[in-house]
Amino acid sequence: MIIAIDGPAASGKGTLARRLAEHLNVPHLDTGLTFRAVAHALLTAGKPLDDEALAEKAALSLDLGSLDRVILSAHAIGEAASKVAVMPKVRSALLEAQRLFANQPGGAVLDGRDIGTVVCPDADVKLYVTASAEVRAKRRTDEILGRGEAADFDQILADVKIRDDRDSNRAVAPLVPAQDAHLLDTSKLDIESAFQQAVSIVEKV
Ligand SMILES: Nc1ncnc2c1ncn2[C@@H]1O[C@H](COP(=O)(O)OP(=O)(O)O)[C@@H](O)[C@H]1O
Ligand SMILES: Nc1ccn([C@@H]2O[C@H](COP(=O)(O)OP(=O)(O)O)[C@@H](O)[C@H]2O)c(=O)n1
Repeated sequence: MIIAIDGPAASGKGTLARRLAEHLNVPHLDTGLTFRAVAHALLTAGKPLDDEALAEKAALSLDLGSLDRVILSAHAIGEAASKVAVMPKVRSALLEAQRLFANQPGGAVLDGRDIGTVVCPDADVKLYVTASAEVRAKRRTDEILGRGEAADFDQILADVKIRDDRDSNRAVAPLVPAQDAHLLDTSKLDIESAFQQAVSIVEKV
């Protein structure tokens, strides 16, 4: 079974994807990490983020098995990732690896922005996870503070809105719910309630 989970920044899609994958005993790929890894490779090499040929090279040499969530989850890398994610050559370089992961025997759970629309248009279940920008910014702020790092709610809210806008308005694979996606607004749901709702959707398939 392939489960596709999409949604904007800090909506809770990764948390839900991890829990569902564990519940179903199938592998999980956080595709956001693949874009983050491309941006991180460029930043650490001191390269610009707007050179599509360089970014494509970084995407082609990515190893899905060595994505370091701790390093890649830095707030600034999310911003940088959304800049390389507008580039068609970066997206097509990553698409092949993402599809291979999705189509492994036994199925998989993938989360991102374009899983239900582009990566796995034939997924068995599609979820579009969302929450208000304020709720998402609060969650991201708390997450960063919880790591012992500094975080300013107003700045994070502004960043989240800029990223939503960039992700939703790009020409290739924009953030948009698939027509057959189940919408899950987690603004008023805690992690457990969101998980239970997702499980009940999956169990109906
Ligand atoms: N339903 C929820 N209620 C409260 N906090 C949540 C909920 N879902 C996720 N979180 C928390 O919000 C933060 C962002 O969640 P995450 O799953 O990383 O979002 P995304 O993958 O969409 O960016 C994490 O700290 C996570 O623990
Ligand atoms: N399938 C995907 C996943 C992420 N991305 C891009 O990568 C960025 C980082 O994604 P992420 O899922 O790690 O970000 P968060 O939602 O965790 O903050 C997004 O803002 C998108 O620009 C994408 O374009 N397509």
